[in-house]
Amino acid sequence: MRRSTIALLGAAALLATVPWLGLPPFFESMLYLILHWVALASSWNLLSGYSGYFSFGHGAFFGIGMYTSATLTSKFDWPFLWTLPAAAAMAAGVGALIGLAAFRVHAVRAELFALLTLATTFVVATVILNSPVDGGQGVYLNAVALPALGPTAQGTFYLLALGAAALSVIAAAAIYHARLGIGLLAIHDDEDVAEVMGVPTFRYKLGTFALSCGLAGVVGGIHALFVSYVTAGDTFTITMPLTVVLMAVLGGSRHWAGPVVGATAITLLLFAFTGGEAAVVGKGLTGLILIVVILFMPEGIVGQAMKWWSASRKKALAQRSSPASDAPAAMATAVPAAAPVAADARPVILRATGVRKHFRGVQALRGVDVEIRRGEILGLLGPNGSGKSTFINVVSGHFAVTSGSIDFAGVRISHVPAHRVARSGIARTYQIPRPFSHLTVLQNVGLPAMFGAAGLDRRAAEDAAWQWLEFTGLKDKAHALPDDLNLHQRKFLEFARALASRPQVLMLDEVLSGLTPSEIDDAVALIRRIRDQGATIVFVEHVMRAVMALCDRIVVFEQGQVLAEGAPQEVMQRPEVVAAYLGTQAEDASASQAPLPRMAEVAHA
Ligand SMILES: Nc1ncnc2c1ncn2[C@@H]1O[C@H](COP(=O)(O)OP(=O)(O)OP(=O)(O)O)[C@@H](O)[C@H]1O
Repeated sequence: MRRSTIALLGAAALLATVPWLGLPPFFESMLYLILHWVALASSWNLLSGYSGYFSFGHGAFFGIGMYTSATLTSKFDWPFLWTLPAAAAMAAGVGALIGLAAFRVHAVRAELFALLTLATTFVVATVILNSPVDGGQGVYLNAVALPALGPTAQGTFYLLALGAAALSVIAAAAIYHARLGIGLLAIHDDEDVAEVMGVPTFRYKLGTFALSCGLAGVVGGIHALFVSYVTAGDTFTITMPLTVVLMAVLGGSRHWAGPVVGATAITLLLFAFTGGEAAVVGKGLTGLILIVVILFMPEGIVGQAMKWWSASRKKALAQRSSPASDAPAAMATAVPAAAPVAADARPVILRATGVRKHFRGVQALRGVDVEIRRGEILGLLGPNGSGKSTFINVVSGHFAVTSGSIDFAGVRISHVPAHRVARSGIARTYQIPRPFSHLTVLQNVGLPAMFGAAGLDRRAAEDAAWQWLEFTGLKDKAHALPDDLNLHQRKFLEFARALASRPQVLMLDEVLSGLTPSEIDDAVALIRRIRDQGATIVFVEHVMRAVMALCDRIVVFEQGQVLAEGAPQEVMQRPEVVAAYLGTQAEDASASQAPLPRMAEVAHA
């Protein structure tokens, strides 16, 4: 069990003694409300804070829990404690149904998800209000027996809220420290890249949303008995989800402790200003604090505190030596060395047959047949817009093929989700680097080590990440954020991430574009080191001297079709290839007045 979980369990056990301390009932009520909001804000944060899918429907799931407990106790005479698992199951079930629909649709992200969940609140409220569950009368719980958990009724409510808060916070902390947590944080930054690196985004979002809704249902069930009279008007308000969002944002939604801090601070503040004009002052003050925090501490209180703490430790950590200093040796275990055999004699590891990809009117790939052989560097060449990146996108699962098939190591992957393609041993880089902007360089590299073909646990993934950072020369940037890197370093970060997943096939999409000549030399040397370890590399590139220096074979694309393939020197001399290249370059050159490169120079570079 993790230290944070043990510490939280210890804290919960200590707090459980409070009802026997003989505090005035006022304090127990106040503590009940703090724990109530801690539980709600922490449960909301599981999906919405970590993955950025802001839900404004938390009130709906809280309300479902309220009505489930209220109905089962008052109309079916269930013992109250038995109704809480039912409340959780109902809320989680409805949440899962909404998630099943919403998370399948690529477009339902960000504000659309927020609106969808808000609409859910109104739908649930309308259904409940107009059904026998409420029937417009509300549900009374005056006659429901309160379980004797504490010495007093207030003590019992306090203990129930403490249990719900402990459940939510421990779940939040456990997820935060698990691979699920890093997967959700990656979804927050770039969901498509997370999926291509092996994060099962749909499953993660769905499971976390159901858990988040289920916990809200438990809190609702407890609160039903606390208020003892449940009405749709008081339950399904926009104020409740808004309050929860503000609490999590104030505390910091990217850390499990953020909602705890935010919920405690806001509840205490509102408690300090109760009644009449004081309440108005309290609300005004809360709003003002929120504005200040959002403007000056966008990461929230906990996020900002962690920033200061990590800045002070950065220097010391940068000195940390990597677990294994011999990175190329690590590479040898990562990718089995290939015997020096002729390119044509190597076995085929990936075969694309008749692959078509259409984007509405645009036919980006028009029946492409490509074979990639184990251990080779295959160059993908072609004029701009000829379909090279689209080919990488369909092989990596980023886009589904329109028709045709792709087989990798004997398994058909053309309709497999991208995270499973990554897991099976295919990694890629992006033409324009797409790092996870809120994760450190080390975390960026550790993520594919966890979710890619390597499938390491979090600690082993971090050790592996250090090795790949050393291999790519980024070790001293391990604790920096990607925004602090220059283009050269960001391109090398793309390399490190792709390598960390321990792929059998590594696809490099224009990794040299935008680099200076000496940076290109560095990158070519790095690709040589990767090749020397026997990796299979697909290399999309316009920098001819690098293509000619590195590639065993090349495939030339034109207008979404394969124009030519074979040995680089020979293919680049073919008239149709010269025509395709010189055609586009001539157009480009006449537009820019730039001199044309001579084909002979290109071929002999
Ligand atoms: N997501 C998309 N939606 C619509 N059209 C697209 C999309 N992606 C690519 N295309 C189109 O598909 C065609 C092939 O594009 P692709 O990016 O694969 O070419 P490329 O050979 O990689 O070009 P470049 O060398 O400039 O990167 C182009 O006409 C492009 O506009």
